Amino acid sequence: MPPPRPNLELYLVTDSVNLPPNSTVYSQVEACLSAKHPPTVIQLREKHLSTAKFIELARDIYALTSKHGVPLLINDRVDVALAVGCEGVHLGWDDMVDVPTARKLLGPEKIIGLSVSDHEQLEKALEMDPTYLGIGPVFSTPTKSDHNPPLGTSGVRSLLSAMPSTMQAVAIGGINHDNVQRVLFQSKDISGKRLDGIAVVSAIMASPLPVGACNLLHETINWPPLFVPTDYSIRAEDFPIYRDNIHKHKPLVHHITNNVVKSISANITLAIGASPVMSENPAEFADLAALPNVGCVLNMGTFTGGRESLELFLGALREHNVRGNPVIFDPVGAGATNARREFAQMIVGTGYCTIIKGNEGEIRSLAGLETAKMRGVDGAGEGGSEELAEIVHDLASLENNIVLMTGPKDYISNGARTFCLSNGSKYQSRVTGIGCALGSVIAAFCAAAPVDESLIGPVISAVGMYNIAAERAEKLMEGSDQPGKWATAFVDCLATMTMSNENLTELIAAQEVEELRNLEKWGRPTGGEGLKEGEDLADA
Ligand SMILES: Cc1ncc(COP(=O)(O)OP(=O)(O)O)c(N)n1
Ligand SMILES: Cc1ncsc1CCOP(=O)(O)O
Repeated sequence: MPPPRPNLELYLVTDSVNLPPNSTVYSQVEACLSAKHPPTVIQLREKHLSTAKFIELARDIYALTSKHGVPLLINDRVDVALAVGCEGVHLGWDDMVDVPTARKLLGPEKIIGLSVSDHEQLEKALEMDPTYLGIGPVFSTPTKSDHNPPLGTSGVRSLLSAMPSTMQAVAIGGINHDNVQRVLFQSKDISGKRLDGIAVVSAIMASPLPVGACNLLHETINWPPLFVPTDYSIRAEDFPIYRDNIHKHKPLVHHITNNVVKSISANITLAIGASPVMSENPAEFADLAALPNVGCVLNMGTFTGGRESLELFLGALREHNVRGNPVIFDPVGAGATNARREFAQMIVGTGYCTIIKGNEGEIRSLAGLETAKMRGVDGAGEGGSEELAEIVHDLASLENNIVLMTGPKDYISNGARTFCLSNGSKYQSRVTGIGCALGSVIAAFCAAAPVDESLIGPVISAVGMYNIAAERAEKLMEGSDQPGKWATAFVDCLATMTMSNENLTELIAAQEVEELRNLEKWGRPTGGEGLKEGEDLADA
């Protein structure tokens, strides 16, 4: 009989090195097992005990785990697992025994896990048919000093994509309560293959409150659905439907945004028929995130820096990630100063930003590319269109999200498909807050969209409608140069357009950047005929 498929959701690997004061491996495991949501698997990992002491500890721990029905695996040591009679082992590549030998020694019913850190190991691992794979390290971690280079979430995704759908896998390395959602979201691949769980050492073993750590991790992991677009089809005819969903669902947009743009962002959110809430009170983040049809805007334009301000952003990001709400991150000025770049990277590197929106300098900075000298927080505006499309594509592909680069043309990619939008008005860069408030409109469109669809359609519709409203307001200026008047007209045009039955499909000037080095146009450049109804954009 093959081994049972273990529940790998919350996989605890023990560690006797970084325990909190007055605790032992035994007391930490005992506490975890008393949690409302205990670990679903426990691996006993001891690097420095004699065989006799290892067996003694393993027997004690096995007495606990078997009482709670949680499988116990032994790290590296098949002999210890045999002596104790527990559920199995976890093996690495330098261990005394390989998977086929362990299988012979342990028999067909025991669980045998195997570590993989790259594609070469994965290929060999699959030939050996282990019960599950431990993929890692995802991030660099002090817990394992001899670890392989970190894979990042895109590396985990790449390995998951190369696995048969039946092979179970957990990720390990540097995972904690703050980043677990990012790991789960970003590692899911286009076919829907996702991790079966996460394995942690220090997030539980080093915690003075192991019960709370287990419960919190369980709650964070267990919020379905962990939405990552798996369907990249975009139908032009759906553009007006995304707009109409705003009236239907009246989304709420939770803003943590900069002081300069709060008022205009709230007014524009209201103009399109959504509700703004500007809350920087962490005590209400969980309640806000739990409401239906909620999106979140995180805009770091006037961030104050320091742990407290980072915690504010990360706290909101975590609560919205837990609920699977769309989060749009605007890394304002990320290319301008080191403090801003580091802050932006901490946010993107910790939680899952469903959409990253920025000007050229900001997106370049997040992509780790050179930025031209920037004064203030405006974009550098240095790149050619092919290069910009490629930057946006590559960042979206790395982050497994949607990236929007705003500018004279807007580039939008989900890592699979990249679009260039050409609507807009020169006034958009002349009135403060208009760029930032686009984030509110995108958040509203995404929050109102069906949860199981790719968000690239709603994002294109939001950007397209916003820019068409800007063009219309400019026309109303009749050649006079009046940015203040334009701003008022723009809000009015947005309100009218959201409430009308107009077919946005005809108006949005989108083209797909199919081949990054050969900007092949399709759809319609500005002033052309528009996308045909009923057509997937790719067919146009
Ligand atoms: C679940 C899980 N995945 C990976 C590992 C790492 O195992 P290994 O490569 O053998 O390294 P050590 O744990 O022996 O340092 C693991 N232990 N558990
Ligand atoms: C055992 C192991 N294998 C790869 S990383 C790692 C340690 C993970 O520890 P932590 O969860 O504390 O980062």
